[in-house]
Amino acid sequence: MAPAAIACAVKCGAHHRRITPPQQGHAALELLARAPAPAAAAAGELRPARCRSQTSISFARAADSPAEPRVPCRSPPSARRARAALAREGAPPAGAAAEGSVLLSGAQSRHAIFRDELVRKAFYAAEAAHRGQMRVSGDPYLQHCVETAALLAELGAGPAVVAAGLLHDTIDDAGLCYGAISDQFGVGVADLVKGVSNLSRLSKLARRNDTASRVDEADKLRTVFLAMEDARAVLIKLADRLHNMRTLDSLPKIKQQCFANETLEIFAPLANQLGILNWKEQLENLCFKYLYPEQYEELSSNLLEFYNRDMIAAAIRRLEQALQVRGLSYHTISGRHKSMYSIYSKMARKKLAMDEIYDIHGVRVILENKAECFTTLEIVHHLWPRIPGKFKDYISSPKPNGYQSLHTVVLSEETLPLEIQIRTKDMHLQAEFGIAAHWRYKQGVRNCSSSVPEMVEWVRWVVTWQCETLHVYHPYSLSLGAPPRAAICTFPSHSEDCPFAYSKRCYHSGPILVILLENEKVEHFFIFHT
Ligand SMILES: Nc1nc2c(ncn2[C@@H]2O[C@H](COP(=O)(O)OP(=O)(O)OP(=O)(O)O)[C@@H](O)[C@H]2O)c(=O)[nH]1
Ligand SMILES: Nc1ncnc2c1ncn2[C@@H]1O[C@H](COP(=O)(O)OP(=O)(O)OP(=O)(O)O)[C@@H](O)[C@H]1O
Repeated sequence: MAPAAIACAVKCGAHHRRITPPQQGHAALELLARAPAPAAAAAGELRPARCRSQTSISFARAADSPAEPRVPCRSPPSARRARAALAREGAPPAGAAAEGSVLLSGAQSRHAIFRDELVRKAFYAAEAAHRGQMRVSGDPYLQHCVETAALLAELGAGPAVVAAGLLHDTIDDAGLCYGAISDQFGVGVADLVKGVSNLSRLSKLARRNDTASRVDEADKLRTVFLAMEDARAVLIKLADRLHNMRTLDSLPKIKQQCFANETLEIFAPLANQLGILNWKEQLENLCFKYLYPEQYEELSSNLLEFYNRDMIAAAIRRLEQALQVRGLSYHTISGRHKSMYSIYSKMARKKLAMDEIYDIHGVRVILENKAECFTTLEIVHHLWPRIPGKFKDYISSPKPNGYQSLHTVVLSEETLPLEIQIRTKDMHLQAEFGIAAHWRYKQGVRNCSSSVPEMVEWVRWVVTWQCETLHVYHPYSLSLGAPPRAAICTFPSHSEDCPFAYSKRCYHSGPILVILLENEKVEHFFIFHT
């Protein structure tokens, strides 16, 4: 049965509002909390233990005393400092540690958003709140907050999300309360910080119950994650986890493996579902390194010879020229190297040796119509010798899930196999967002409510919007300007009477961008075309 938190299915953009009433998140937490917590299986949480002397802070075990309420054993001066910092307006406080300034200027040199007033103010609040706290590695705790925020900035998130990334641990670990954050940063940022805190609690409870090791439970947990909070809180939690995974070396082996297991089962698939493939691959590769160190070493040394960094770029150039000569215009040509973990999983799944994996180097061409796909296939086979038995025509014979594309494997100039996928734009949308969506293909959809894929699709759109659109059109304020060329068109699964329902009449000529008001969460959608 689907957990309570997903009963409130997302039906359509216009009706999204908050997908779950606030109490649903708590219901989900309670559901998990009720299950017994085997102390032996309990793992450490990547949080600083606040009850130690300032110089010897280390990670506390989240489940050391499962029956006890969380003791807010923060030092009163630190909480006061944090509140005082909140009251200031983005200027460095007199006592700001010198290393804090170094961290801020380092972040500013990497991402301009760290110069934003809200973000600087959040930085000083986080600095005051975490002052004196260290990670097991010996690094200042603040560094983790900055790196989490930097990951979000890299993704293109706006000031509110980056600020919330900086503050993401201040409720749990520095004694700031929701009200104080909301007074100084607004309800939007406070909700995000609280949301991350809720997700961390849920993750901790799940770890106590060893949820990640049970496939069905892990599926449900991911669903609850997506249902209970604003998608941006999930995004911040993922950034937090990615940085924690990157800095796992200082933890004992048992904890490394516990975190890697959980990340592989819960967080990497979440990143996949949200369409943040780069983070998904980084998370998986790090898990691979900690869970299967020997296989990781062996594969990485084999790949040193096999991965060819320039080959894909060269193949794309060659194909572009050939298409140009034939007067064929295309939407995009992209390429990718298959990630280490994806290669390892495919080898394990299909019981193959590395040299039997033909898609380590891949190129994808997206065109307008079927005829152009077949012409492109001819061009490809003219450019490179094909590898026999590797051509698949999923256009004439689509896969049962509707997936359509032409696949061929050719031998590149470097005498390495190169997989080329050729499809139309509509086929590509189906392969990315529809029933044949890549995340479903990779994960399979097991036992989950039919509303889940719909919800995931929605969340992906929201994340796309958050990272790409709002920041562009509303760099600092979230006031609603007149969107360029408003039109109505959205998810294929909308109910018929929904005014924002997708309609075949709506021929969009470019990416559809989804706009929603930040402070009101998912109150309104404005869909327009570029
Ligand atoms: N989004 C999506 N992509 C798919 C689907 N099926 C296949 N693909 C893509 O197509 C690639 C190759 O699929 P196939 O040609 O069927 O090959 P295979 O039999 O799985 O294995 P190899 O030929 O060894 O790669 C995969 O690596 C995916 O990138 C699908 O249902 N959805
Ligand atoms: N030939 C290709 N060209 C460009 N992108 C590709 C190609 N093949 C897959 N991709 C994309 O690369 C990303 C990573 O896919 P990954 O290599 O993990 O799996 P896959 O190749 O799609 O599936 P499988 O491992 O089952 O073969 C996905 O976004 C996928 O759509």
